Formats: sequence, C-alpha cells, structure tokens
Amino acid sequence: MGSFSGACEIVEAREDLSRGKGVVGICQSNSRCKTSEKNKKPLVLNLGYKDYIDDDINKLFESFALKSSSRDLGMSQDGTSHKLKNTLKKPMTMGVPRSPRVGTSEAANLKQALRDLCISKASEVAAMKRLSKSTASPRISEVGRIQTLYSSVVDETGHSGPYIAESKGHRKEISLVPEKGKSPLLDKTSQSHQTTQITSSSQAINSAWEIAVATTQLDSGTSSMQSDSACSSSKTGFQSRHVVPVQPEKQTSASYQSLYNASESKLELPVHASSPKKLGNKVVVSNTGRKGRLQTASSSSTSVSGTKVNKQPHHSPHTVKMVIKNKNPSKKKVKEEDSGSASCDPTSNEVSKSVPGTARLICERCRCALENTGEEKNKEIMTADSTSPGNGVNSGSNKPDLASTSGTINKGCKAVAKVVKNTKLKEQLEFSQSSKSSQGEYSSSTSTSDESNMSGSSFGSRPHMSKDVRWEAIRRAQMQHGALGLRHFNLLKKLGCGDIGTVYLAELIGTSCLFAIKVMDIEFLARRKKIPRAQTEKEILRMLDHPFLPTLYVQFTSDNLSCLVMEYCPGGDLHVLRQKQPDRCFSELAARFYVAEVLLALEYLHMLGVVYRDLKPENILVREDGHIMLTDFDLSLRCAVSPTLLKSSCDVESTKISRLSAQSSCIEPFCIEPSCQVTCFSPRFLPASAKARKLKVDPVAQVRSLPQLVAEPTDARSNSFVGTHEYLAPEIIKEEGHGAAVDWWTFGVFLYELLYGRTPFKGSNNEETLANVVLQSLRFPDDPFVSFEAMDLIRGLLVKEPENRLGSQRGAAEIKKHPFFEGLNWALIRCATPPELPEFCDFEVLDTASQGKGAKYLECNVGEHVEFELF
Ligand SMILES: Nc1ncnc2c1ncn2[C@@H]1O[C@H](COP(=O)(O)OP(=O)(O)OP(=O)(O)O)[C@@H](O)[C@H]1O
Repeated sequence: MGSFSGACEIVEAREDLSRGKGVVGICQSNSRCKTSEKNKKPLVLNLGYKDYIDDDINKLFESFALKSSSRDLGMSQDGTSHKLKNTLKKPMTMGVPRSPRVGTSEAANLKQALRDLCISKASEVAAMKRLSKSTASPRISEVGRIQTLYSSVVDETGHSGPYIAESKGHRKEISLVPEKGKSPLLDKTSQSHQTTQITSSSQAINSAWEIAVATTQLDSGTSSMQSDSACSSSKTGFQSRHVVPVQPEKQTSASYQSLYNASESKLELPVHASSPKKLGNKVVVSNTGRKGRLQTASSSSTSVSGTKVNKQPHHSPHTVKMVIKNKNPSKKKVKEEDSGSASCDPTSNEVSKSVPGTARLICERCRCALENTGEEKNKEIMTADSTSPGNGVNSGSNKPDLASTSGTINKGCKAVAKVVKNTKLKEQLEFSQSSKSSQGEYSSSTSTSDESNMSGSSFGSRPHMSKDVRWEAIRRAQMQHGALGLRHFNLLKKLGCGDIGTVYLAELIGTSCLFAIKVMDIEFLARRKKIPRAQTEKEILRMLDHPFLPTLYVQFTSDNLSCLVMEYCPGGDLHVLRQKQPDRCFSELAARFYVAEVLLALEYLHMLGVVYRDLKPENILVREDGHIMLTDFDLSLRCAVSPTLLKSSCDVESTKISRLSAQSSCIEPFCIEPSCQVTCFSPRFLPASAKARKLKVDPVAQVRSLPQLVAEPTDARSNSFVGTHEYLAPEIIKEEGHGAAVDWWTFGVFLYELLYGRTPFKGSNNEETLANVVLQSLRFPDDPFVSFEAMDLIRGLLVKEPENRLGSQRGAAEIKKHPFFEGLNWALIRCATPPELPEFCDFEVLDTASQGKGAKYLECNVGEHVEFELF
C-alpha cells in the first residue's frame, strides 16, 4: 500500500484542520484510534445525531452539489437527513458501478460520492504535490479536510483515517490511498518523501549519494577540458605494477557459496550527455544533442554497438603480481595463493585444438586443460530479468556460479518466465545467506556487514543505463534463447588478462552490440583460493549503476567458467593513455577531469559500502566518449555504512534556510530535501516570503552552511594487506588496520602520477617503495609545473596518518571542496567535454559480411570449438 501520499498528505491536512474549529479532536483521535481500541468509541460519529456535526460537514455536503431531490435523500421536514444516515449505513457492494455524477443516480449514495471526491481529490493533490511541493497548498488542506471528515462520517466501528475497514457488513472497504504500483505518481512522490528519513539501507545510501551530488553543485559552469596535445604514438613500454593481492583471512567453502547479494542503487543523475570523441582513425559519433538533456541514455550506449571499433593499441600493461614476504601468518596466505599463480607460466598463450564438440580450455598460467563437453548442456545460468533492462544482472543465480559446479547449476534453457521466477526465488534465498557469509569471509574487518548494502535491495532497474540498446539486445537474446551462455557470443579479441580471469571483447551474436566478457575458470580460482576475490568483484558489479562504473549486463556459468558480461570500454586505460601524452603526463586540466570523475566513482562506491583499495591508472578505462570507467573490484573491501548527518557550522540563519528549503524542495525526484539548494534543472515554487528571503542569501554560503551528510564508511577497518605497492597507504603497510581513507591516499598518488608521470614514493624495488611510503616525506619535482592548488590537494591526500588525511572525516565532499576543483560542476561533469584522446591504431571488428570468413573470430558456438585462453 502506498502509504506515503496518504500519510504525508493527511498529516498536512490534519495540521490544517487542527487550526480549524471543532474538527481537531476528530482528526487527532482518528490517528490514535488506529492503535488503540479504547479510542474507538469516542470517535464514532453517527450522522443521525448532532454530537459531532459541525458546519464543515454541511458545507461539505453543499459543495457536493447534490442534485437529488429531497425525496431521494429522504429529507425530513426538520431538515435532518435520516435517510442520509441510512444511506450511509447501507451496505455497499464492492465493484458496483458508480454513478458518473455525484447524486444523480438512484444507486449512488453519499458515501460513494464522498469516496469519489476523496479519491479524486487525493489523486489531484498527489499530482499537485508532484508539480509543486508547496506544503501550504490550499488544495492539500482541502482534501485533508475532506478525508478527515469522510473518515469521521463513515467510521462507526472505530476505524478511521484514510483506510476504512469493512465492518459487519456495514462497511465497504475503502482505501483513500491508491495501492502501490497503481499510481506511479503517488509512489514517486512517496519515495521522495521517504528519503527524508535516513536509514542505513541502500536506498538511504543512494539518497545520500544524490544529496552529496546535489550539495556539491555550487556553480553552473561547465568544465571544458582541452587536451594539450592531440596525439602521440606510444614510445615506450609499460611500467610494471606490483600488486599485493587480497588475503582473505578466513575462507570457507561455505562462505564462497553464499556471498551473493544485490543491492540496487537507485542512482539516477539528472543529466547525461556525451560529446563526440575521436578514437583511433574513426570518429566515434556519440549521441549528439544530448548535452544538457535530462535523463538521456548512457553516452556509451549506442556508439559502441556499431560495427566499427577502434583497436586498443596495446593491451593494458600486465600487472606483475608480487608477493611480499611477511612474518605475519596472514601474509603466508598471500604467498601461498600467489605461489600457485607463480607456478603457472604467465607467458603461455597456448590454445589447444580440440575435437569438435569439445571445449578444450587452456589455462595460460597453470597450463591446465579443461576438457568439457562441447555443448554447454544448458548449464548456463541466465541472471538477467529479461523483462526489464537493468535487471539483467541481479539474479541470485550467481551463487552456484562460482560456488559449485554443474550439480548446482540450473538445468536447461527454460522459458524466460520460469527463469525469471527462479531467479527471484534465488534472490531471496541468497539474499538471506549472503550477509552471513560475507562477514565470515571478511572476518578481518571490523565493519564488514553486507546488510547496509543488501537490505532494501530491490533488484530494480538501473536508471542511468535504462535506455541502453545493449540491455535491449540482451533481453531479446534471452527471449530467443532462454538462458545466455558463451555460445551466444562471438569472442573477437582478448582485451587483457588479470589475476582472476581473462577479458575478451565479444559480440552478442545476431546483434552489433559489443561487450567485455570476463571469463574465470572456477577450478583454477578454487585451486588458487581466489574464489572470494571473484565473488567480491561479481557482487560489487551487480550493485553498480553509475556513469563512471561498469555495467554488468548478465552473468552466467558455462562449462565451469564463470562469465561476467560487462560494458566494453574501447579507449584503453589511463596508464596507457598517460604514456601517450607529451612527457608522459597529463595536463592539469586533463588530470583534473579524470580525477574528478574517479572521485565521483569512489564516492558512490563508498556509499555502497565498498572501499575500492586498488586505485591506479591501469584500472581506469576510457570509454568511447572519453569519460572514464573505474574497473576491477576483486581487491575491494565491503563494509557497512551508516549515513550520518553532520551539523556543520549551521548557525541560526542557515538552519532557517534549511527549513525554508525543505519546504520548497526541488521538484526533481532525484533531488533530496533538504540538501537540494541549487537549482536542479527545474523551477521551484517558493512562497513569496521565502523568495524574498532567499534572494538576500548568498547561494554559495547557503550551500556551505547546510547540514552535511556523510554516508561513507569512515570507520571501516580491514587488516588485509592488499593493493599495489606504489599505491599502498602507510596504514596498510604498517598493518595498523585501514578503512576508506586508503582510497584517498591512493587518490593522491593517482593525481600525482597523472601530473608528474610517476608515483611519489617509488623505490628501486618493492621493499624500498614500501619504506618510502612510510618514511619518506612528500616531494614535488620542479618539472613539470604544477599549480599550487594541485600540490596542495596532493599534500592533503598524502598525509601519512589516515585520521588527518583529507577525506577521512567527511569523505569525498571534503575533497570536492578543495580549490583544485574550483569551478567544476560536479553534477554535470559527465556532460563535460573530456580531454582529447590520441589517435589509436585502427581496429575494426569484423562486420557481419566478413563474419563468415571468421579469420579473426574465436568462434564460440554450440558444437564447435571453443578456443580461447584462460589466464
Ligand atoms: N570492460 C572492459 N572494457 C575493455 N577492456 C577491459 C574491460 N575490462 C577489463 N578490460 C581489460 O582487460 C584487462 C584485464 O582486466 P581484469 O579486470 O581481468 O584484470 P586486471 O585489471 O589486471 O586486475 P586483476 O588482476 O586485479 O583482476 C584490463 O587490464 C583491461 O585492459
């Protein structure tokens, strides 16, 4: 039942009524009588008696303009309507067609008329509320008055308020509040009001995110980035990174099997647009005319689905995974884990030929061949809700995906409806399991509950990608095939190889939609104890709905391979891109653009309870429109977040302003009161007095003086030794326990590297690097020139004590306010023109005509060879 509109409006109406005469007691009592039996009797209002009749009722009746004759209404000579009373008491039948006009039908009675009026008024008020949130609306008062009166009139059993229960055959069950789902208008309004209550649910977290976005929008200037250089060819090889993988301290197989949750972030930024960007020799035409529009599709949604794709000139540099020897027993796990990897030949690129009908998968690292029956035997798990774009990844069918093999895998390509149904069941099942298991898995953390993320998860749509043509393609394929598997994709190219899987560029057969598919060998992961990392990544991917984070379209298991079908980013990563810049570093404008987008992505992750922990240029991919996508979540830490409302420097005046603003909130559903102080692309309706006052207030000061919401996990703690050496925060190296502040440290290193072309504490080897991180003070080279603001920001971020680090107290909001970002329009950054990209080597995906020749294709069809590498 959509409780809001009723609840909210009635509250307002009652307030209005409380100022009126006589009705106060009725209204107030009505609200109490829901919970108290004792209160029922005094509330009984019988129209036959004048105990509670007041002028309002008479006026009300007059306003109905009843045209029935006195005979119809049974008016007696004394003017009282005894028949009216009887009419009201007369049992009504559900579903009886109502008179089209009040009072004109024989069958109509006053109660029905009242109901009509009340319902129509309620709807009208809800609509008005949507259009103008003026709390002082006379219409609201009026309907509240009518509702209350109506409740009083018909309530002889003590039931009152907007919902009137059936009673002994006398009463018809009437709800003044439309049922949930029947009135999207009311539901939406309801949601917007519900957000005023901050809870630790994911909804609140997302709301908090929206607040954070809204509050940081201080100006409307757009950030237009111009690259210093057009392009340059890659001249050098890649630097190597040294990564310390995560060490799950307690891993149980049970925990592997029950990690899947999904928490839908209902993020919906109001504006999305993209600008045409040049990639390679082709100009990738993105959706023109989107700039500044509301609710447009993802910038990366359409152009990528074309038949031409520009080749990434290089694969991302291979990250060299190193093991740090440590006396700590937990480090041994790292060693053990990685020793497995190390024993494999990382250079191996073997592709085994196998007989038709057999999939022979060669693990590049361990050189193991996985013989599988050629057909996927319906083992694939379709996780997308084919009925709704955005539901594609949500299903809980993930659980058996990595956790077990075919025994627990869904059988058969069943009818879509059945799959969806099963999916929902699994969601429920796994939802309950996941929060337990993830705690077990991350027992080293002191704050690792999934619940903040998972509770309230709705598995709903992903608003920012809802117009994405790839969703539609996936949905159609699911309708056609039932469950998607590897056989439904043509693997075009290997994009890169990570620690837990290999990523391929793939095309959904029969479409021109391209995807990046991460393929992970479950047995390999199990042997190397990397299943928790894969689980973590998948869980996080499933939660995401953000323009700077990847979209997971579907996930399935084929032949013991866990596959994640994600958004494809054709622009390479920032590490490669930096190497192509003059002097191998970005201009300050370009760097500002990239770090700003990364900051928003990190902020969003934090609000979902994800501490990223592995920020580095290699993990930031460039979309075809030049905006970024932060990837790779297998080292991330999941923890609880409890949004906190901080009363900053709110003086009396600013508090008043807050109230004022709360009364006159923006009509955009995504702007959450009271933080939406800036114009959110739509006019707001202020009372005249409020307008006058508002004009006198400096809007910037207004925003700054607002209460601030911190919804990031500032007190999360983990003891895992995880990250990339040059990016490791001191507290991780010192094993003091770490939290979200590590992301602000890495953020500082990241900015430093973009500007100077190298990391600040890099030593000649890993040990020296680590020692430098802990002991060495921060130094800035003279060349290239970097502004004071940029250096100051880096200085604030690279504070060795996490508690004194910028961002550690109030999260990303603190960092956004730094002068380095002065003038940046955070809310519209995804509409800003990204830095120009260098020319890429041309790479064309074979178009449909050439597909048959298949020279470059790695076929992945049923019954045919499945030849591709793993790891
Ligand atoms: N969505 C994508 N679009 C384009 N390329 C991608 C995409 N995802 C990954 N890649 C490429 O595939 C490579 C491997 O990615 P993957 O996430 O498996 O490993 P990784 O980034 O090296 O990290 P890790 O080893 O920690 O998992 C990346 O370096 C990147 O270049």
